Amino acid sequence: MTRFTEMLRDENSDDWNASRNHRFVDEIFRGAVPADVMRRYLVQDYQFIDRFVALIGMAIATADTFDSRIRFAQFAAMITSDENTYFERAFDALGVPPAERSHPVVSAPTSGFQTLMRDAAESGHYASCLAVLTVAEWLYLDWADRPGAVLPGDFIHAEWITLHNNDGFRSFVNWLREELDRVGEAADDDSRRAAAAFFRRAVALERAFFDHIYV
Ligand SMILES: Cc1ncc(C[n+]2csc(CCO)c2C)c(N)n1
Repeated sequence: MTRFTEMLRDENSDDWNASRNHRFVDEIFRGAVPADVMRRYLVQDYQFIDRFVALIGMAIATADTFDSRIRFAQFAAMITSDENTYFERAFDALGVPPAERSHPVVSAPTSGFQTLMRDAAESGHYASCLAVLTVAEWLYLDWADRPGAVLPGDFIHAEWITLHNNDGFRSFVNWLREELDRVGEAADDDSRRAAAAFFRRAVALERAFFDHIYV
């Protein structure tokens, strides 16, 4: 049987492939994202983390097993420590002032993501929370995982890649997919449809987010 997550990705292959093969991905592996583009990207991306952690909180609350709650709790601990310091060091290197780190003007795709994460959390459905989390993680592993690729010298580029292709991240994404497969296969049609709609919105927004940093 085709995996639920495989089916969801296939249903969204246009937006998925446009993201994984995006100009940004090509440029980051070459260490060639223009500084103003990288700066816009990181300033907007940093505005995700708050809602993202809240969404993980709802996944912890609605998960059906203790093992799943532990996985998400450990992941939340990781992103509120290691990942946060990358942003701070990158903002220091790019000269981003405090106000732009904490209260930038939020772009339409960023605000779309914030709404999406809020909607998924407020649905109170584990499968829908999982669908949004899975896109945010799996799509990033998918573009960042290029075995044998030489890393760029600049840490802003290199660490944004290694944050998303290290072994811990890879095994978390694999678990997340298995979890969404498991929950999706057990769910009724309405829950599957709801999760699929969240998956679709998330992939479309990932593409729009990459597109909008090039102005
Ligand atoms: C637009 C956009 N989409 C997905 C991610 C990936 N992502 C978001 S939070 C998180 C967990 C910790 O890394 C990951 C992988 C991103 N950064 N920006």
